Amino acid sequence: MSLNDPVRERIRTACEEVRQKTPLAQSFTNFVTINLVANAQLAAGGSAAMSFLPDDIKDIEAISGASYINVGTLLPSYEDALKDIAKSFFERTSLWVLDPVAAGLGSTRTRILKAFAEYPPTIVRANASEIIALCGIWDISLKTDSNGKVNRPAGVESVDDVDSATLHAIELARYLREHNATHTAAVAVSGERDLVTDGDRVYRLPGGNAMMTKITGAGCSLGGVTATYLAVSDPLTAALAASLHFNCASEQAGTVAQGPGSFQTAFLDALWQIQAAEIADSTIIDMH
Ligand SMILES: Nc1ncnc2c1ncn2[C@@H]1O[C@H](COP(=O)(O)OP(=O)(O)O)[C@@H](O)[C@H]1O
Ligand SMILES: Cc1ncsc1CCOP(=O)(O)O
Ligand SMILES: [Mg+2]
Repeated sequence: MSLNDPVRERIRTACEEVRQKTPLAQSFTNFVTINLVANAQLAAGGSAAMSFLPDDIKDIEAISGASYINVGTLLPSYEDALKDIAKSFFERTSLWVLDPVAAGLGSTRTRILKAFAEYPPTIVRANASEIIALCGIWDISLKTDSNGKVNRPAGVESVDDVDSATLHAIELARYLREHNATHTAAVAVSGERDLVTDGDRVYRLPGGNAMMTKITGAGCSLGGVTATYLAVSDPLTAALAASLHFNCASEQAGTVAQGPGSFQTAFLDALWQIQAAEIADSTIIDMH
């Protein structure tokens, strides 16, 4: 893709605006990685607020540019709370990002994710296995079978590669924009070569560092930072900008880290240091 492409210009503007405006993106997220989510949002230039109470979340929504829901760890009260929150986001035409962590695992998580089909998010950000599982839970059928493989539930790590979730991601993005409150959507599939689609265009982002799989919360924090970007830009730009910001920062972190511990620290530093131009100019493959 040429350096003057308008997509790159929108990514660059989004990166600059996040740093200028420090947008708040609130999170209802898992308690394994909640701290990394907040720190990554701050390091990317945004601001963070975490809550689990529907009333609280509805109040914070009024001052948030976007919201983030992550179903990694569940408590009994979450089933009612999350349905109530998603419904209120729908009624208020709020922008929000879903990370369906471990989709397909456990009946409570499946019921929670199923309920979101009626009030879908603006963006789904997940690894390939979770994207494939969410399509199954929402009964989203593919026009063509991607590879004939039968999908099985994974844990929080992907057991499928990004390529095998391409058709699922496209159909999921179309479902989101048809059924969500704003009728605009994107899907981001993370892995070795991330994929971002709005249901029409498909982009592949080959950068990053495999050490990201050795820190817990790389995907969760990407979801949080995607919400940060969604507060200042359209869903496709937000998904691209957040994924590219992570790829650039993880590449930089990889040059100094000694292992997972120092990698996480270096990654947060790099999220903070990386320039908007570098993020916008990194490799994007336009698959059409
Ligand atoms: N093999 C890899 N090489 C480079 N980057 C990767 C690799 N695997 C994951 N990433 C990056 O790690 C981040 C989290 O992705 P992923 O590990 O797929 O999410 P999750 O933790 O939800 O499974 C993304 O920025 C993604 O690009
Ligand atoms: C380990 C774990 N268990 C429940 S949620 C969670 C964190 C998953 O984080 P990520 O998907 O970002 O690796
Ligand atoms: Mg994850």
